[in-house]
Amino acid sequence: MPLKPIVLVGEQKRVLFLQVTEPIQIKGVAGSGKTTVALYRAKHLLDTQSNLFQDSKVAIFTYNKTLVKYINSITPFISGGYRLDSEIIVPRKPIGMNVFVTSFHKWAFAFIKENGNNLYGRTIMGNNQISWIERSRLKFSASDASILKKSADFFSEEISWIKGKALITKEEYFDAKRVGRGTNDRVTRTDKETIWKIYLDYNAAIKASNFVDFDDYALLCLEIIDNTADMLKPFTHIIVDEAQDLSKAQISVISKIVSENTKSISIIADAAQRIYKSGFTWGEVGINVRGGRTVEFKTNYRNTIPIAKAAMSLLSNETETDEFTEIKPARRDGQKPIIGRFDDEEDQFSYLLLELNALKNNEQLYSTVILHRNHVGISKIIDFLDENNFDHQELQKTDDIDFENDSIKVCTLSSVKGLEFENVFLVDLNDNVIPYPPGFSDIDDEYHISTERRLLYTSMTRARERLYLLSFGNPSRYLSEIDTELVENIDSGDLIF
Ligand SMILES: Nc1ncnc2c1ncn2[C@@H]1O[C@H](COP(=O)(O)OP(=O)(O)OP(=O)(O)O)[C@@H](O)[C@H]1O
Repeated sequence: MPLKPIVLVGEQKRVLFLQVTEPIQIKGVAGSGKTTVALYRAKHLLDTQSNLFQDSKVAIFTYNKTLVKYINSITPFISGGYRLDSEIIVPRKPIGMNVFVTSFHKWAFAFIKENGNNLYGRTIMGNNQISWIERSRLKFSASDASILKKSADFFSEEISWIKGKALITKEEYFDAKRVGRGTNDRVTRTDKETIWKIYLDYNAAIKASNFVDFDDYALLCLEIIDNTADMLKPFTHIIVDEAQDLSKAQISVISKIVSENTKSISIIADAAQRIYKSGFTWGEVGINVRGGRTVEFKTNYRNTIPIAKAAMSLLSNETETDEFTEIKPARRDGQKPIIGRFDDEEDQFSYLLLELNALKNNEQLYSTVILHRNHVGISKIIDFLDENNFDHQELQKTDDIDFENDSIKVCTLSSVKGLEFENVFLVDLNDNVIPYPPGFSDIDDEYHISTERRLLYTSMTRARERLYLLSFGNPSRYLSEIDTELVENIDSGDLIF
């Protein structure tokens, strides 16, 4: 069970006692205790940095709301404060702590509202946003620019990147380099001319209809902050979890809402788990976490050794690994991850049913999640669980979640980051599902293939005990990238009824 006080070791404990008057960074592999240590640091800051007159205001920011729910569920278990000279957790205050946990977007929405602009019902997203972008793309389709043949998803990603970088002028866009895009960044200057026109047109169109998109939130916050003289900083200390997936604009906002006296920002990041194509450097956002200000966690406490090894074997196919941390598995042995390659969907679900029933009969069903790459797949899984009378909860839609009961959790790969479960099933790992087809800007878009690989790696590392990678028809290319010796392979021929 993860919901327990643990004994922080070595570097983990050192983090609590790092300076509180400058930014720090915790880098670390999946399952190395980054989130856990963040909570202990929050607790420590509250205990040591508050005074008789005022409690420190500590906030934890993260990218998605499922992680907010998870953090809230484990926070009461961080029941004590650490002392420098002892391994024992000494409670100083009653269980639980007064930390504000939020996703960036939720906080930004409230902040923008407080400043007179209510965005309720005015945020375009998903397919609706894609349609707006498509309309702008079509306006330029008479031109013979070859870039216009690319999908609206491509332009959507580029627009998100422009906004995420807070680029204001065309010149800034022309000069900006895409970190991590590798050798495959084939967007030329002429292409950028066209993209910029579409960007301006899309922006003007949504603005004229009084809409914004999610990337506008950070830009609106920056506008408010930059135009408010002597703004009262709402937080004394900020901890940013999963920082690798926030944009430059979002991090800039966060750095401007922390007390000038403390400048206390604790950044938690793992480049190997970056799943959004946002990419920025700390230098760009004016945060210095070099030298002693960065602590690296190498030990993976979450996964069994076979799961950790299989996940690492997938990750070893990455080419740009400079920022990755070397991984040391700390946990015991366990069963090998299972890769299922079935003839058809029916066989895949028959196998899933067999395994879920086996877990139930062995009283091992608590803490089980079934993951899918896309939202349509989520509905299919929910139907399957309904038909077979399994209690279930959709993580993105449910507020009050018990992460450790028998009710099966269902979630997308992107929203499961930061969480952990005993049993993790990934279904439909087919090549027309992952890598996500609309995300390709070229047939051999290395950057997209790499981002989706990291997404799969992140999802695999959610499993504490058992991991199932299931596919049918044409299996995803990633399944064959995992060393076959490290997994148990099964197919339709192994199904016994
Ligand atoms: N020192 C420790 N001893 C025992 N267990 C630990 C220790 N540190 C962390 N853990 C456990 O390891 C698991 C992973 O911790 P946590 O979720 O904080 O990792 P993380 O680095 O944030 O992971 P990720 O980046 O993959 O989301 C948790 O179950 C936590 O309780």
